[in-house]
Amino acid sequence: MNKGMKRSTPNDKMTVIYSSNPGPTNGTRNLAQPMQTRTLDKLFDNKPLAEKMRPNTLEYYFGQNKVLGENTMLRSLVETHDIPSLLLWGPPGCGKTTLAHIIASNSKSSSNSRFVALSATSASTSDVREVIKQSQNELRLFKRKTILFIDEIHRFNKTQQDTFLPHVECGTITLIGATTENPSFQVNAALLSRCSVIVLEKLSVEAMETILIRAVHSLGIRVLGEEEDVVGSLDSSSSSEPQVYIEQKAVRTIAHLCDGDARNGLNGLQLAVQTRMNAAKLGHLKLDTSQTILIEEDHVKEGMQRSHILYDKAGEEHYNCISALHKSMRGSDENASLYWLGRMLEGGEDPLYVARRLVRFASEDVGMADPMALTQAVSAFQASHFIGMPECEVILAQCVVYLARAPKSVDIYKAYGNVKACLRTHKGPLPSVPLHLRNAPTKLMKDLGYAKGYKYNPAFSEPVEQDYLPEELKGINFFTYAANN
Ligand SMILES: Nc1ncnc2c1ncn2[C@@H]1O[C@H](COP(=O)(O)OP(=O)(O)OP(=O)(O)O)[C@@H](O)[C@H]1O
Repeated sequence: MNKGMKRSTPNDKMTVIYSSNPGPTNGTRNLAQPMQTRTLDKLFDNKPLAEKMRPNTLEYYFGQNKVLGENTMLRSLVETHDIPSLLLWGPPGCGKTTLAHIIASNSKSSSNSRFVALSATSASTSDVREVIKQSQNELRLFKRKTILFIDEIHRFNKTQQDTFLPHVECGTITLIGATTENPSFQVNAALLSRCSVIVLEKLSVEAMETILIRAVHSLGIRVLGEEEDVVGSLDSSSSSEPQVYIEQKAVRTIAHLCDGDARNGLNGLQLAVQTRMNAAKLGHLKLDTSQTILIEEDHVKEGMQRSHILYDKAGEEHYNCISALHKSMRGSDENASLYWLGRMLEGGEDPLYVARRLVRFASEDVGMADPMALTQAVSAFQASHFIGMPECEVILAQCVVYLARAPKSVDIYKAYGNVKACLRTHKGPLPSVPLHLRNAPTKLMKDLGYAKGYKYNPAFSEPVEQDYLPEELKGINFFTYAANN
């Protein structure tokens, strides 16, 4: 939205862009001269670098080649300005909002359409109704279509999502929804069937490097290692202002650490630059005669520590990781099991959630092949409960490896499933408990035949012949039941 003029509505939840100029962004300025400190400060302008760098055209939208590469359906639709309603599904910072803005800019420059953006985190149903009313008026009076962008659409409840339905269907609005959550669970089926789902991925390290280098250049910072530059032979221009350089290695490190999230990567870059600039301003950096501020790998690492482990505890990643852990243990792959455990714990997962799943696994997948597994898992749960994170991480790791190495048996899991199926599919009233198996604590019960004929096993030295199932289930074997039915 670099060049679009943004005007906020009174409640400030809705953003309408009235004009846009999709020309090249400031990323293409002359790279020859490093930016001087004062100018650099001004350039940031208290704005997140990620916002400043948001591209307006596909030319500067990097990565996502699977959906936007040459000859892809989406690319030709964007280029021909023939946009259907879309759901953009992808992890944070992969470019959903940016793509929606590019589509809008493209459509506006060619066809008579307007773009309205709402965020489902703050907009109410009445905001949505208001937008729809305006869209109807625009279409009726000016023959102008509305592209409605809803960020985090999964946060709208079913009723709110239903509000769009008829208007998407009749073409009053073209809906572009963005979501980090699997739309099959979070977006209602009727709306889903009216939208094309575009799956965006985490940005590759290469795409991230390109995005970061473009940002570095736009700030007038030079990349050491990229050109002929070496610190000793840096431009010793007459200016007394320090000049800023960044090691190419440092840029690559950000690209690796940001986990495919461009916002995270650009924030990391901004933090490193600002920290070094401030240190120079406050005199904490000793500048040599060439007046050079150099940003090295260690400086960017500091700002990005661990923040790259992205893990949405409430979202799909939580289920994906626990499923991967379960399957790795089932497949007896102890390394994969440890890896998925690490992904969850380092991402901030509740250790007791993991521990509960290990208890379940010990019974479901190990079962009678090693009944000690259940004891191990329950102990791991209790120990984690006593001592919490981070100490309990090793306890959980021990249990995960025990379970991965243990022999496996699903006999009990299946047999119990068969019992439930037997009860569920039973026709007619469930059979009574046989009289001889019932207790007879009163005379009346004894008179009615309760406990009559029951053989108390310890009183017999030889195996006892006795039925324990109702007559009609006599001989049933739940361990082979499914095969017989
Ligand atoms: N593919 C891309 N090419 C160039 N820049 C990108 C790309 N994707 C993201 N960016 C940069 O990252 C910033 C954040 O991206 P954007 O807001 O589009 O992410 P998002 O997927 O909508 O994230 P969220 O789900 O967190 O809202 C943008 O302002 C832009 O500077």
